[in-house]
Amino acid sequence: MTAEKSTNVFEQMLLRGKVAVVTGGARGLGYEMMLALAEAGAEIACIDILKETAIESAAKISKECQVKGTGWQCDVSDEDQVITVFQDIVQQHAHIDVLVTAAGINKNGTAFDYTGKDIRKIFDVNVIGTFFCMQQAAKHMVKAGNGGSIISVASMSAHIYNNPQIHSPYNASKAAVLQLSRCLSCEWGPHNIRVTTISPGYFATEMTNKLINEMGLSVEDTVRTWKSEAPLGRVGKPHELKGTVVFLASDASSFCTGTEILVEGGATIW
Ligand SMILES: NC(=O)c1ccc[n+]([C@@H]2O[C@H](COP(=O)([O-])OP(=O)(O)OC[C@H]3O[C@@H](n4cnc5c(N)ncnc54)[C@H](O)[C@@H]3O)[C@@H](O)[C@H]2O)c1
Ligand SMILES: OC[C@@H](O)C(O)[C@H](O)CO
Repeated sequence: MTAEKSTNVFEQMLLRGKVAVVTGGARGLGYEMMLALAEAGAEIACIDILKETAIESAAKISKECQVKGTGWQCDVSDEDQVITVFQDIVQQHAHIDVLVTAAGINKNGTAFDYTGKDIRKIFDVNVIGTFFCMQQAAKHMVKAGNGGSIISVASMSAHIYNNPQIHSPYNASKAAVLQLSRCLSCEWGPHNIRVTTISPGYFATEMTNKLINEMGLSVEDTVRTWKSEAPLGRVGKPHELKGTVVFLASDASSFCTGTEILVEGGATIW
């Protein structure tokens, strides 16, 4: 996973011969990023708590892109399940070269509404679940001795206070994901494992739809607010993450580590 000599840039972005694991790949942003990695030639392994959807999504992409694809049920916040699923993936695919940690949850609510159970669940999945997956992927990468690329999915919420929705614990969890990734880039740099972060802005997915419903707001009003806050004047389409994830997964970014790329239409600029 190091560009030893200068090659054609499109060659650098090819992932043929690589195996990419995507958590939360069953749907939403994780699905689109997994599709991009497969389009670039990688075998894919989809980890998700939704068993049937994980298997179906991996099978669909596998067929579409003519690459090996497998789907695995796993709750990323359960350490034993994570250890087992990474062992099973290595057994099926032989090695792991790329990990994208898109599994995440959110819950709308003011600080007075949030219970201990709510905040623990957010941190269990978003922070500790991300850590368990990074830890297992890195262990397998070190064992194989070929380096690798680990890409966490944080959020622009790691940097801002959202409007109109309120979910401070989620924002704190995403700031933790970002800092965790920066720290692990230092710890694992000597193994040639690069750790980077994609921080999306607003994208229409199940997660954002659920939040809008929880708030009792109309989709139109919420989206109007979001659009007005981004210089590009719109929300993102999930496929707009494809180029970024392939760049970070591939040799095209071989000198990037600890890097965060915001894909948010400029919404954090003000
Ligand atoms: N949609 C956005 O606007 C947006 C913006 C910034 C960041 N993000 C982040 O991007 C990631 C994907 O979000 P999305 O919008 O596609 O949401 P989504 O709810 O559509 O997808 C999340 C996926 O994670 C899976 N998942 C949830 N808990 C899990 C667990 N414990 N173990 C394994 N899998 C689990 C879900 O089943 C689902 O497939 C999340 O980390 C989210 O925080 C989303
Ligand atoms: O900041 C964007 C996202 O992290 C999140 O999905 C959004 O805040 C939804 O409320």
